[in-house]
Amino acid sequence: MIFFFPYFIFNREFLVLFQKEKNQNQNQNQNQNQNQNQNQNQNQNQNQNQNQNQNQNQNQNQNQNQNQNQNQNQNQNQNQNQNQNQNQNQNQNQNQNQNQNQNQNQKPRYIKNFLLRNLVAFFASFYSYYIPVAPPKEEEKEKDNENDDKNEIEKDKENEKENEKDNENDNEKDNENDNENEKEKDNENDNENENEKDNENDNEKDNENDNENDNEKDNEKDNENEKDNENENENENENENENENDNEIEKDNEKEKENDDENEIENEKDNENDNENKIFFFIFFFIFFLLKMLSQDQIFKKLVYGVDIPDPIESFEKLTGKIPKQVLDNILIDIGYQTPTQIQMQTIPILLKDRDIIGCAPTGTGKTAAFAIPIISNLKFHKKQGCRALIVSPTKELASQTFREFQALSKGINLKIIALTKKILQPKESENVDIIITTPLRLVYYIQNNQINLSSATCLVLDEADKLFEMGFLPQIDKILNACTNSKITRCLFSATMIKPVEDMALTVLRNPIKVVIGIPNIATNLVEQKLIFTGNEEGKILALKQIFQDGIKPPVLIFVQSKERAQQLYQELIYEGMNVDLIHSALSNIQRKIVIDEFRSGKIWILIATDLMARGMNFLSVELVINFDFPQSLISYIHRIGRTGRAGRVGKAITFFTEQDSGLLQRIANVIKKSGSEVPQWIFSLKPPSHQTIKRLESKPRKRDPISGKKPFQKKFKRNFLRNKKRKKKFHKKPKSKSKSNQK
Ligand SMILES: Nc1ncnc2c1ncn2[C@@H]1O[C@H](COP(=O)(O)OP(=O)(O)OP(=O)(O)O)[C@@H](O)[C@H]1O
Repeated sequence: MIFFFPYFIFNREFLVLFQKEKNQNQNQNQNQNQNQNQNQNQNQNQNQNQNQNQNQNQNQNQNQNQNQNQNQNQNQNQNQNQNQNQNQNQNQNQNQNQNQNQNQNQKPRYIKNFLLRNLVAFFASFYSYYIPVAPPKEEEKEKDNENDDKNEIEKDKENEKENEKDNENDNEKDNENDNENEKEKDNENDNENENEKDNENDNEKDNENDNENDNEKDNEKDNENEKDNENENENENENENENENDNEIEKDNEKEKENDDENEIENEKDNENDNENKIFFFIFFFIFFLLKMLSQDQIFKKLVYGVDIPDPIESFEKLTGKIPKQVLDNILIDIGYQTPTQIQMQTIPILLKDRDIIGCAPTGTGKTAAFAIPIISNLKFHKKQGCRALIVSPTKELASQTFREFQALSKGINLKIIALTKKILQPKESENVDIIITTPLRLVYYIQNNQINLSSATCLVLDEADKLFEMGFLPQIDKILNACTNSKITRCLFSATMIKPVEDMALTVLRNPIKVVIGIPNIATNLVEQKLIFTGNEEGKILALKQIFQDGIKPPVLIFVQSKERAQQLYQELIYEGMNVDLIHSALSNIQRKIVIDEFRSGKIWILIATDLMARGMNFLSVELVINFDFPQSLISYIHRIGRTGRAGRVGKAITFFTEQDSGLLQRIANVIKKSGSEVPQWIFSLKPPSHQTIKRLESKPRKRDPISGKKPFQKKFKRNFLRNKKRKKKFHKKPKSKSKSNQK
C-alpha cells in the first residue's frame, strides 16, 4: 500500500485535472448549443423584423412620405444592430465550432494524456520513498479556480468592450447615413411643397384668366407626374440604403473572417504550447527519476554485460542439483551464509557454465566465495590428472586467506587444495592436486623449474586482478597465462576496483567474457563512514591520533602508513605511549607476518600498523576503524584500505589525515567520500584540481615526508639547508677534529 500510495495521489491529482478539463469542455459545448439556439431565435426575429419593415415600407409608401422615411431609418438602424449582433454571434459560433473541433480532436488525447500521466504516476509510485507527493491543497485549488474565473471575466469584459466599440462605430456610421438621407428627403419635401404652392398660385392665375379648366387638368397631370417621380426617388434611396447595408455586412463578415483566422492561429499556438509543456513535463520527470536512481545506486547497482548471460540465482537453495549437496550444506549449515551476495547471485551461474568473467564488486561483498563455490562444484571430486584450478593472489596473506575459504567450502569433498605460500613443492606433487592457490612470483618460480604443470588447468582466477595487471606483476602474469595451455580453460578476473586501461588489457586474455559490475565502479563502500582531518604536519598527525584514542576507540584498529620505515617510527611512538600495538610489513618474515595476523584476528593485538601489504583482500571482520595515518598514494589504494572495515554488511569508520603535502590527490579522494555518502568540507572542492600528469606523478611514487618521531622537522630542515653550502659542510665536519686536537693538546 505504501508503495502505491503516491501512485494513487498522482492519479487522483491527474484525474482531478482530467475531470476539470472535461467539465470545461462540456460546459463549452453546452454554452455553444445555447448560443446556437439563441442565434437561431435571433435570426428568426430578425427575419420577422425585416418582413415587418418591408410591410411598413409598403404601407408608408402609400401614406405619408415623411413618416415613412423616419420609420425606414429606424428600421435600418435596428437591422444594422441586428446584423452586428448576428455577426458577433457568428464569431462566437465559429470560435465555438473550432473549440468543438479541438475537443473532438482531443478525445483520443484524453486517453493519451491519461496514460501518460498514469505512466508518470506509476514511476512516482515506484520511487515512493524518495518523492514526497503532497495532495493538492484546497487553498491552492480555490486560488486556481478564482484565477480562472477572473481570467474568464476579464476576457468577457474585453469582448464586450470590443463589441460596444464596434456597435458605437456602426451606429455613428448609421446615424451619419441617416442624417444624410433625412437631409436629402427634407430637401425633396421642400421642393414638393414649393411646387404645390406654385401650382396653387398658377391655378388662381388661370382662374383669373378664364383658362381654369385647361390649367387644372394640366396641373393635375403635372402633380401626378411629380408624385411618381417622388416615389421613384424614394425607392432609389431605399435601394441605396440597402446596398450600403449590404456593404457594411460584407465588411463585417470580412472582419469576422480575419478574427476567425486570428483565433485559429492563437488556438494552434495554444495547442503547440500545451504539447511542449507535456513533453517538457515528461522529460523533466524522466530525468528526475534517472537522477534519483543514480543517486541511490539503482542503475549501477547491478550491471551485467555480455551475450548468453545465465539467469542469476536469488538464493543458495536454487543451486540444488547444480552443485554437490555437500557444498550446499557447507554454505548453508557449516559456514552459515543465508543468502548469496549480489556478486554471488550473478557470477555463480556464469562460472558453473564455464564462461570467462570480469567480476567487479565493492570490498567485503564475498567475491572469494563467488568464484570458490562454482570452482569446487565444477571439479566435484579428486582426479589424479594434475592441477585443474589455479587461483593467483597478489600477496601471501591473501593467498592463505583464500585457501582457508576454499577449505571451508570444500569440507567433506575429496579435493586436494594447496596454498603455495610457504609450502615447498615435492617432485610430482603438483600432479596430485586439484586446486592451487598461490602468489605470482612463487608460481613462476615453480613453472620455470618445471616443478609444476598447468596444462591440465581448466580454470584460472586472477584475484585482485587490477593489481596483478600492474607493471610489477605483469611479466609474471604473462608467464602464468602462457603456462595454462588448456584450450578450454576458463579465465576469471575479480576485483573491487578496475581502471579502464587495466580492464582493456585484461579483456585481451578473455574469450567471450561476461562482465558483472555491482555498485558504482571505483567507489568506496557506503557501509563505511568516512572522515577527513587536516593535521598540518607530522606532529599534528600524532596529536590527532592520540586525541582519537583518548576519545575512545573500539579495537581492533588498523592504521595505514606509506612505508615500512614509517610503520617502525609510528610503532615506536605508540609503544612508548603504552598501547597494545604491533606492525606488519613486507620486511618481516613469513612466520612473523602470520603470527601478527593471527594475534590481530584473535584480539591479542588491538592496534595494527600496516603498509599497503594489508590493504587488499584481507578480511578482518571485526575491524571497525581504519585510520589512514599517511594519505594514500592513489584513489584505488584509498578504496582498498578503507575496505578493511565495513565488510559482509557490517558498518565501519575510516579517518584519513592530510597535510598541505597531500593537496594533489585530496580532491579526488574527497569526491569518492562524497559519492559514497559521507560529508566532506566544501572548501576542498574550491581548490584548483590537479592536472592529469600531476595525478600520474603523485600516484607513481610515495610522497617524501618528515619522520614521525626523532628530531623535530624544523631542526632537520634547518640542518639540511645549512649543510647544502659546501664550505659550511666542510667546516661543520672539521669542527670535531679541531676540538679533539685541542683536547689532545
Ligand atoms: N553470502 C554471504 N553471506 C554472508 N557473508 C558472506 C557471504 N559471502 C561472503 N561472506 C563473508 O563476507 C566477508 C568478505 O568476503 P570476501 O573476503 O570474499 O570479500 P571480497 O569481496 O573478496 O573483499 P575484498 O574486495 O576486500 O577482497 C567474508 O567474511 C565472508 O565470509
